[in-house]
Amino acid sequence: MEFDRDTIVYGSYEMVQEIATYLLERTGIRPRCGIICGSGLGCLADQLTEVDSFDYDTIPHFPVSTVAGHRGRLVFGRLGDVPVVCMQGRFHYYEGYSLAKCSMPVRVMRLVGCTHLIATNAAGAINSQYRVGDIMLIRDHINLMGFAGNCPLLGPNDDRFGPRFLGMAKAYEPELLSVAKQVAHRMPGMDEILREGVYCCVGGPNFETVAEGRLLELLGVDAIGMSTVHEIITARHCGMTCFAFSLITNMCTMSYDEEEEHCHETFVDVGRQLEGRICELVTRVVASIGDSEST
Ligand SMILES: O=P(O)(O)O[C@H]1O[C@H](CO)[C@@H](O)[C@H]1O
Ligand code: HPA
Repeated sequence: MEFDRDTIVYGSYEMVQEIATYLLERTGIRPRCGIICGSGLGCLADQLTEVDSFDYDTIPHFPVSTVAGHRGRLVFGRLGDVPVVCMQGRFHYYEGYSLAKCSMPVRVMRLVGCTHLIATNAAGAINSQYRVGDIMLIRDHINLMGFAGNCPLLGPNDDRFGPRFLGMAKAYEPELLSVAKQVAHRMPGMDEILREGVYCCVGGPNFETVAEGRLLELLGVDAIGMSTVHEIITARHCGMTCFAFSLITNMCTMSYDEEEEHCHETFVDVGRQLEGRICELVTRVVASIGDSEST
């Protein structure tokens, strides 16, 4: 099979290394954990101290963010005591980037020293028990785009990143999931909004039809979005430990009698309303990563 290297495969090891070197020469922070801020969740990066930030359009070979609620910069700093790097804005397939290009920054995170990835996103609930404003810890995902032959790891494999074939049975580290549940349990009001479920990524940018929503429910999907899965695959490929959660910003339209109320700007507002709790949850999970690495 012929691959168009420009559009399907993106980010040779040398290119990613060049980006990592560019960044490390301009910041003294040596991050242990990479954080990807989802739609409306850029507040996470605003919690950092000792910040060095880089607009995406100033970083060599970096794509640019084109979606509202994704500011478009990479922020190095400390979250509590732990050195981290945040993507304040991610890349989506529907913006016209290949999945490899969307998740190339995860490899940059790895080469600047991150051992862990925390991915966050805004998602629609398929599970009818969920409510807008819930936080769903991702236990597992369904790589629907992968079923159709699209994957960030398409093309020749570079063993310096990771193996040709990789297991995904524990893509979301059970230990971190359990830490997140424990820390959330100690936060006031979190028990009522905390869920644990299966995320599925679609290509977008259109939202789902009623028939598609019902199909995804049958498949065991709890929440749906247009990101995260390819980032987690890329992170696992290069040996990173992963944790992710979705902020439920809307209920998916599951019946023809319902009015569809999907509006990206409203989703971003849901993120703003929950930002205090989300920042606290991430800060506490990152602190536990810092503790586990120092012991
Ligand atoms: O996954 P994040 O980046 O949070 O964004 C979510 O919000 C957008 C739809 O409103 C889509 O891009 C979807 O994936
Ligand atoms: N569907 C797909 N992606 C989304 C949704 C949704 O309902 N909400 C936020 N991102």
